[in-house]
Amino acid sequence: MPDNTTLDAYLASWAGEDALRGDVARVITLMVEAGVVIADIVGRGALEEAMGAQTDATNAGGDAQKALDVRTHDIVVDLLKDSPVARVGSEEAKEEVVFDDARPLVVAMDPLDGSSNIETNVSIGTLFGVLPNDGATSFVQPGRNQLAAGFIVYGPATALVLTVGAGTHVFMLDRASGAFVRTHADVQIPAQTKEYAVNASNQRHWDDAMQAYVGDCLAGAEGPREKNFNMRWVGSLVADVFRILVRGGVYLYPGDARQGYASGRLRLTYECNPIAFVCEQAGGAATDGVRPILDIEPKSLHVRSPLVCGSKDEVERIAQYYAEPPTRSPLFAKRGLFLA
Ligand SMILES: O=P(O)(O)OC[C@H]1O[C@](O)(COP(=O)(O)O)[C@@H](O)[C@@H]1O
Ligand SMILES: [Mg+2]
Ligand SMILES: [Mg+2]
Repeated sequence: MPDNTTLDAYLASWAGEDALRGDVARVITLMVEAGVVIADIVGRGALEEAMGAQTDATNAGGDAQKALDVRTHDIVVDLLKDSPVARVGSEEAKEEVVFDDARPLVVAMDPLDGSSNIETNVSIGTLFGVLPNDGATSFVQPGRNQLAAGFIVYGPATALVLTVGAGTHVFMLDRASGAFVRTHADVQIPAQTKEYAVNASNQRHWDDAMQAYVGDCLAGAEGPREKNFNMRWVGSLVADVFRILVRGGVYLYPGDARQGYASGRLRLTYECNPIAFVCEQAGGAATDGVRPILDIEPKSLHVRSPLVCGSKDEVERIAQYYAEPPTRSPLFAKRGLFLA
Protein backbone atom coordinates (compact mmCIF):
# COMPACT_ATOMS: atom_id res chain seq x y z
CA MET A 1 0.00 0.00 0.00
CA PRO A 2 1.32 3.50 -0.79
CA ASP A 3 2.31 5.34 2.39
CA ASN A 4 2.82 8.73 0.71
CA THR A 5 6.56 8.67 1.33
CA THR A 6 8.29 9.90 -1.78
CA LEU A 7 11.73 8.67 -2.75
CA ASP A 8 13.06 12.22 -2.32
CA ALA A 9 11.70 12.43 1.25
CA TYR A 10 13.00 8.96 2.10
CA LEU A 11 16.49 9.75 0.84
CA ALA A 12 16.58 13.17 2.50
CA SER A 13 15.66 11.70 5.86
CA TRP A 14 18.16 8.83 5.48
CA ALA A 15 21.02 11.11 4.40
CA GLY A 16 20.45 13.88 6.93
CA GLU A 17 23.62 15.99 7.17
CA ASP A 18 25.97 13.09 6.34
CA ALA A 19 28.10 14.05 3.33
CA LEU A 20 28.74 10.53 1.99
CA ARG A 21 25.09 9.57 2.36
CA GLY A 22 24.18 12.80 0.57
CA ASP A 23 26.40 11.71 -2.31
CA VAL A 24 24.82 8.25 -2.39
CA ALA A 25 21.35 9.82 -2.37
CA ARG A 26 22.35 12.04 -5.31
CA VAL A 27 23.49 9.00 -7.30
CA ILE A 28 20.25 7.13 -6.59
CA THR A 29 18.28 10.17 -7.72
CA LEU A 30 20.25 10.25 -10.96
CA MET A 31 19.77 6.52 -11.55
CA VAL A 32 16.04 7.05 -11.15
CA GLU A 33 16.14 10.03 -13.51
CA ALA A 34 17.74 7.75 -16.07
CA GLY A 35 15.08 5.16 -15.28
CA VAL A 36 12.28 7.59 -16.10
CA VAL A 37 13.85 8.35 -19.49
CA ILE A 38 14.34 4.63 -20.18
CA ALA A 39 10.79 3.81 -19.03
CA ASP A 40 9.46 6.28 -21.60
CA ILE A 41 11.47 4.66 -24.37
CA VAL A 42 10.53 1.12 -23.34
CA GLY A 43 6.89 2.18 -22.93
CA ARG A 44 6.71 3.16 -26.60
CA GLY A 45 7.33 -0.46 -27.54
CA ALA A 46 7.56 -1.10 -31.25
CA LEU A 47 6.72 2.58 -31.93
CA GLU A 48 10.34 3.17 -30.97
CA GLU A 49 12.37 2.50 -34.07
CA ALA A 50 15.31 0.87 -32.29
CA MET A 51 13.17 -1.44 -30.14
CA GLY A 52 14.73 -4.89 -30.31
CA ALA A 53 17.22 -3.91 -33.01
CA GLN A 54 20.60 -5.66 -32.94
CA THR A 55 23.98 -4.00 -33.33
CA ASP A 56 27.01 -5.69 -34.84
CA ALA A 57 28.85 -5.52 -31.51
CA THR A 58 29.18 -7.87 -28.55
CA ASN A 59 29.60 -6.89 -24.91
CA ALA A 60 32.25 -8.06 -22.42
CA GLY A 61 30.27 -11.21 -21.71
CA GLY A 62 30.14 -12.12 -25.41
CA ASP A 63 26.41 -11.34 -25.75
CA ALA A 64 25.26 -9.62 -28.92
CA GLN A 65 24.40 -6.04 -27.99
CA LYS A 66 21.03 -4.64 -28.89
CA ALA A 67 20.62 -1.00 -29.83
CA LEU A 68 18.73 -0.43 -26.59
CA ASP A 69 21.53 -1.98 -24.48
CA VAL A 70 23.89 0.63 -25.86
CA ARG A 71 21.40 3.50 -25.68
CA THR A 72 20.47 2.81 -22.03
CA HIS A 73 24.18 2.58 -21.13
CA ASP A 74 24.71 6.01 -22.72
CA ILE A 75 21.70 7.52 -20.94
CA VAL A 76 22.96 6.46 -17.49
CA VAL A 77 26.60 7.39 -18.15
CA ASP A 78 25.55 10.80 -19.41
CA LEU A 79 23.56 11.50 -16.25
CA LEU A 80 26.33 10.28 -13.92
CA LYS A 81 29.21 12.16 -15.53
CA ASP A 82 28.78 15.28 -13.34
CA SER A 83 28.06 13.56 -10.06
CA PRO A 84 29.91 12.08 -7.06
CA VAL A 85 30.69 9.04 -9.26
CA ALA A 86 34.35 8.43 -10.15
CA ARG A 87 33.84 5.38 -12.37
CA VAL A 88 31.06 3.33 -13.89
CA GLY A 89 31.42 -0.39 -14.53
CA SER A 90 28.76 -1.45 -17.01
CA GLU A 91 27.74 -4.69 -18.66
CA GLU A 92 27.82 -2.82 -21.94
CA ALA A 93 31.41 -1.49 -21.73
CA LYS A 94 34.44 -3.75 -21.63
CA GLU A 95 36.49 -1.12 -19.79
CA GLU A 96 35.44 0.98 -16.81
CA VAL A 97 34.15 4.43 -17.73
CA VAL A 98 36.40 6.85 -15.81
CA PHE A 99 35.14 10.35 -14.92
CA ASP A 100 37.33 11.57 -12.05
CA ASP A 101 39.12 9.35 -9.56
CA ALA A 102 39.00 12.03 -6.88
CA ARG A 103 35.26 11.41 -6.48
CA PRO A 104 34.01 9.20 -3.63
CA LEU A 105 31.79 6.59 -5.32
CA VAL A 106 31.71 4.01 -8.10
CA VAL A 107 28.62 2.51 -9.75
CA ALA A 108 28.33 -1.01 -11.15
CA MET A 109 25.36 -1.36 -13.51
CA ASP A 110 23.47 -3.47 -15.95
CA PRO A 111 21.71 -0.71 -17.89
CA LEU A 112 19.19 -3.08 -19.47
CA ASP A 113 18.53 -6.42 -17.85
CA GLY A 114 16.49 -9.00 -19.70
CA SER A 115 17.36 -7.56 -23.06
CA SER A 116 16.39 -10.78 -24.83
CA ASN A 117 12.83 -9.82 -23.82
CA ILE A 118 12.86 -6.29 -25.29
CA GLU A 119 10.70 -6.89 -28.33
CA THR A 120 8.34 -9.28 -26.51
CA ASN A 121 6.76 -6.58 -24.31
CA VAL A 122 7.87 -8.32 -21.11
CA SER A 123 9.27 -6.47 -18.07
CA ILE A 124 12.93 -5.51 -18.26
CA GLY A 125 15.03 -3.30 -15.99
CA THR A 126 18.17 -1.50 -14.84
CA LEU A 127 20.35 -2.90 -12.02
CA PHE A 128 22.86 -0.87 -10.01
CA GLY A 129 25.17 -1.05 -7.03
CA VAL A 130 26.87 1.96 -5.43
CA LEU A 131 30.29 1.30 -3.84
CA PRO A 132 32.94 3.43 -2.17
CA ASN A 133 35.73 4.44 -4.54
CA ASP A 134 38.73 2.42 -3.36
CA GLY A 135 41.01 3.64 -6.12
CA ALA A 136 42.50 0.83 -8.19
CA THR A 137 40.28 -1.84 -6.62
CA SER A 138 37.06 0.02 -7.40
CA PHE A 139 35.04 -2.98 -8.64
CA VAL A 140 37.17 -5.72 -7.12
CA GLN A 141 35.53 -5.43 -3.71
CA PRO A 142 32.89 -7.70 -2.22
CA GLY A 143 29.24 -6.77 -2.58
CA ARG A 144 29.07 -6.45 1.20
CA ASN A 145 30.73 -3.03 0.67
CA GLN A 146 27.77 -1.72 -1.32
CA LEU A 147 26.41 1.51 0.15
CA ALA A 148 23.20 1.24 -1.84
CA ALA A 149 21.81 -1.06 -4.51
CA GLY A 150 18.65 -1.82 -6.35
CA PHE A 151 16.90 -2.02 -9.65
CA ILE A 152 14.25 -0.29 -11.69
CA VAL A 153 11.68 -2.49 -13.43
CA TYR A 154 10.00 -1.30 -16.62
CA GLY A 155 6.82 -3.30 -16.44
CA PRO A 156 3.12 -2.54 -16.20
CA ALA A 157 4.33 -0.17 -13.46
CA THR A 158 7.76 1.44 -13.34
CA ALA A 159 9.10 0.39 -9.95
CA LEU A 160 12.28 1.11 -8.02
CA VAL A 161 13.47 -1.58 -5.60
CA LEU A 162 16.02 0.02 -3.30
CA THR A 163 18.17 -0.68 -0.29
CA VAL A 164 20.57 1.68 1.42
CA GLY A 165 21.21 -0.93 4.09
CA ALA A 166 18.08 -0.01 6.05
CA GLY A 167 15.62 -2.58 4.73
CA THR A 168 14.39 -3.02 1.18
CA HIS A 169 11.74 -0.63 -0.09
CA VAL A 170 9.70 -0.44 -3.29
CA PHE A 171 8.74 2.89 -4.86
CA MET A 172 6.50 3.18 -7.90
CA LEU A 173 6.44 5.95 -10.44
CA ASP A 174 3.29 8.02 -10.14
CA ARG A 175 3.01 9.16 -13.73
CA ALA A 176 0.67 12.02 -12.76
CA SER A 177 3.11 13.71 -10.39
CA GLY A 178 6.39 12.29 -11.72
CA ALA A 179 7.34 11.24 -8.16
CA PHE A 180 8.38 7.80 -6.97
CA VAL A 181 6.06 6.93 -4.08
CA ARG A 182 6.71 4.12 -1.64
CA THR A 183 4.30 1.22 -2.08
CA HIS A 184 6.09 -1.54 -0.12
CA ALA A 185 7.97 -0.45 3.02
CA ASP A 186 10.51 -2.81 4.55
CA VAL A 187 9.67 -5.75 2.30
CA GLN A 188 9.94 -9.19 3.90
CA ILE A 189 10.38 -12.18 1.57
CA PRO A 190 8.49 -15.13 3.06
CA ALA A 191 11.10 -17.57 4.41
CA GLN A 192 9.33 -20.59 2.96
CA THR A 193 8.05 -21.14 -0.52
CA LYS A 194 6.54 -23.55 -3.02
CA GLU A 195 7.73 -21.69 -6.11
CA TYR A 196 11.04 -21.74 -7.98
CA ALA A 197 12.36 -20.03 -11.09
CA VAL A 198 14.86 -21.68 -13.42
CA ASN A 199 15.48 -22.05 -17.13
CA ALA A 200 14.61 -25.75 -17.24
CA SER A 201 15.83 -26.11 -20.82
CA ASN A 202 19.35 -26.29 -19.36
CA GLN A 203 18.50 -29.26 -17.13
CA ARG A 204 20.72 -31.74 -18.96
CA HIS A 205 23.75 -29.51 -18.30
CA TRP A 206 23.22 -29.11 -14.53
CA ASP A 207 25.31 -30.67 -11.79
CA ASP A 208 23.95 -33.38 -9.47
CA ALA A 209 22.91 -30.99 -6.71
CA MET A 210 20.72 -28.89 -9.01
CA GLN A 211 19.29 -31.99 -10.70
CA ALA A 212 18.37 -33.39 -7.30
CA TYR A 213 16.87 -30.15 -5.96
CA VAL A 214 14.67 -29.44 -8.97
CA GLY A 215 13.79 -33.10 -9.28
CA ASP A 216 12.59 -33.16 -5.69
CA CYS A 217 10.45 -30.06 -6.36
CA LEU A 218 8.97 -31.71 -9.45
CA ALA A 219 8.16 -34.86 -7.49
CA GLY A 220 5.71 -32.71 -5.54
CA ALA A 221 3.50 -34.09 -2.79
CA GLU A 222 4.56 -37.65 -3.61
CA GLY A 223 8.29 -36.80 -3.35
CA PRO A 224 10.62 -36.07 -0.43
CA ARG A 225 9.42 -32.44 -0.12
CA GLU A 226 5.82 -33.64 0.38
CA LYS A 227 4.37 -30.55 -1.27
CA ASN A 228 3.54 -29.44 -4.79
CA PHE A 229 5.75 -26.73 -6.31
CA ASN A 230 4.95 -24.14 -8.94
CA MET A 231 7.48 -22.87 -11.48
CA ARG A 232 7.79 -19.40 -13.03
CA TRP A 233 10.52 -18.08 -15.35
CA VAL A 234 10.16 -14.65 -16.91
CA GLY A 235 13.73 -14.63 -18.17
CA SER A 236 14.37 -11.11 -16.85
CA LEU A 237 16.18 -11.31 -13.52
CA VAL A 238 14.58 -8.05 -12.37
CA ALA A 239 11.05 -9.34 -13.02
CA ASP A 240 11.67 -12.74 -11.46
CA VAL A 241 13.16 -11.15 -8.34
CA PHE A 242 10.36 -8.59 -8.10
CA ARG A 243 7.88 -11.47 -7.96
CA ILE A 244 9.97 -13.16 -5.27
CA LEU A 245 9.98 -9.97 -3.19
CA VAL A 246 6.20 -9.85 -3.38
CA ARG A 247 5.27 -13.48 -2.80
CA GLY A 248 8.44 -15.50 -2.11
CA GLY A 249 10.22 -18.09 -4.20
CA VAL A 250 13.74 -18.90 -5.33
CA TYR A 251 15.57 -17.82 -8.45
CA LEU A 252 18.20 -20.24 -9.73
CA TYR A 253 20.89 -19.67 -12.30
CA PRO A 254 23.44 -22.39 -11.52
CA GLY A 255 26.73 -23.04 -13.23
CA ASP A 256 26.36 -25.74 -15.87
CA ALA A 257 28.34 -27.84 -18.31
CA ARG A 258 27.86 -25.63 -21.36
CA GLN A 259 30.92 -23.95 -22.80
CA GLY A 260 31.41 -20.69 -20.88
CA TYR A 261 28.69 -21.43 -18.32
CA ALA A 262 30.78 -23.00 -15.51
CA SER A 263 29.73 -20.06 -13.32
CA GLY A 264 26.29 -19.63 -14.85
CA ARG A 265 25.20 -16.63 -16.86
CA LEU A 266 24.91 -13.74 -14.44
CA ARG A 267 27.63 -11.25 -13.64
CA LEU A 268 28.68 -10.86 -10.01
CA THR A 269 29.31 -7.14 -9.68
CA TYR A 270 26.34 -5.62 -11.45
CA GLU A 271 23.71 -8.38 -11.40
CA CYS A 272 24.22 -10.75 -8.45
CA ASN A 273 25.50 -8.17 -5.94
CA PRO A 274 22.62 -5.66 -6.20
CA ILE A 275 20.11 -8.53 -6.11
CA ALA A 276 21.86 -10.11 -3.11
CA PHE A 277 21.86 -6.86 -1.13
CA VAL A 278 18.16 -6.32 -1.85
CA CYS A 279 17.31 -9.93 -0.90
CA GLU A 280 19.31 -9.95 2.34
CA GLN A 281 17.81 -6.63 3.39
CA ALA A 282 14.37 -8.14 2.76
CA GLY A 283 15.05 -11.08 5.09
CA GLY A 284 15.92 -13.39 2.20
CA ALA A 285 19.26 -14.84 1.14
CA ALA A 286 21.49 -15.03 -1.92
CA THR A 287 24.31 -17.49 -2.53
CA ASP A 288 26.27 -19.02 -5.37
CA GLY A 289 24.72 -22.29 -4.17
CA VAL A 290 26.94 -22.35 -1.10
CA ARG A 291 28.67 -19.03 -0.30
CA PRO A 292 26.81 -15.77 0.38
CA ILE A 293 27.09 -13.72 -2.81
CA LEU A 294 27.99 -10.59 -0.85
CA ASP A 295 31.11 -12.24 0.60
CA ILE A 296 32.63 -13.22 -2.75
CA GLU A 297 35.66 -11.19 -3.85
CA PRO A 298 35.20 -10.48 -7.56
CA LYS A 299 38.35 -11.03 -9.60
CA SER A 300 37.28 -8.46 -12.17
CA LEU A 301 34.35 -6.31 -13.23
CA HIS A 302 32.73 -8.79 -15.59
CA VAL A 303 33.24 -12.05 -13.69
CA ARG A 304 30.23 -14.41 -13.53
CA SER A 305 28.69 -16.19 -10.56
CA PRO A 306 25.99 -18.81 -10.10
CA LEU A 307 23.00 -17.30 -8.29
CA VAL A 308 20.48 -18.84 -5.89
CA CYS A 309 18.35 -16.19 -4.19
CA GLY A 310 15.04 -15.50 -2.52
CA SER A 311 13.24 -17.25 0.33
CA LYS A 312 15.77 -17.88 3.09
CA ASP A 313 14.83 -21.42 4.13
CA GLU A 314 14.79 -22.59 0.52
CA VAL A 315 18.17 -21.00 -0.27
CA GLU A 316 19.59 -22.76 2.81
CA ARG A 317 18.04 -26.04 1.74
CA ILE A 318 19.70 -25.74 -1.66
CA ALA A 319 23.07 -25.24 0.07
CA GLN A 320 22.47 -28.62 1.74
CA TYR A 321 22.03 -30.25 -1.68
CA TYR A 322 25.44 -28.81 -2.61
CA ALA A 323 27.00 -29.97 0.68
CA GLU A 324 25.70 -33.52 0.27
CA PRO A 325 24.19 -34.18 -3.17
CA PRO A 326 21.52 -36.86 -2.60
CA THR A 327 22.45 -40.25 -3.97
CA ARG A 328 18.97 -41.24 -5.07
CA SER A 329 18.53 -41.62 -8.78
CA PRO A 330 18.28 -38.45 -10.87
CA LEU A 331 14.82 -37.18 -11.07
CA PHE A 332 14.61 -36.49 -14.72
CA ALA A 333 14.68 -40.13 -15.77
CA LYS A 334 16.88 -40.96 -18.75
CA ARG A 335 14.10 -43.21 -20.02
CA GLY A 336 11.99 -41.65 -22.78
CA LEU A 337 8.38 -42.32 -23.66
CA PHE A 338 9.29 -44.89 -26.28
CA LEU A 339 12.06 -46.55 -24.28
CA ALA A 340 10.02 -47.52 -21.23
O1 LIG B 1 18.35 -16.70 -21.46
P1 LIG B 1 18.58 -17.42 -20.17
O2 LIG B 1 19.76 -18.34 -20.18
O3 LIG B 1 17.33 -18.07 -19.64
O4 LIG B 1 18.99 -16.28 -19.12
C1 LIG B 1 18.08 -15.37 -18.65
C2 LIG B 1 18.78 -14.49 -17.66
O5 LIG B 1 19.78 -13.74 -18.35
C3 LIG B 1 19.53 -12.38 -18.20
O6 LIG B 1 18.76 -11.92 -19.29
C4 LIG B 1 20.90 -11.70 -18.19
O7 LIG B 1 20.83 -10.34 -18.25
P2 LIG B 1 21.06 -9.45 -19.60
O8 LIG B 1 19.78 -9.47 -20.37
O9 LIG B 1 21.35 -8.14 -18.97
O10 LIG B 1 22.22 -10.04 -20.32
C5 LIG B 1 18.70 -12.27 -16.93
O11 LIG B 1 17.90 -11.14 -16.85
C6 LIG B 1 17.85 -13.52 -17.03
O12 LIG B 1 17.35 -13.97 -15.82
MG1 LIG C 1 21.24 -8.59 -16.88
MG1 LIG D 1 21.91 -6.22 -19.62
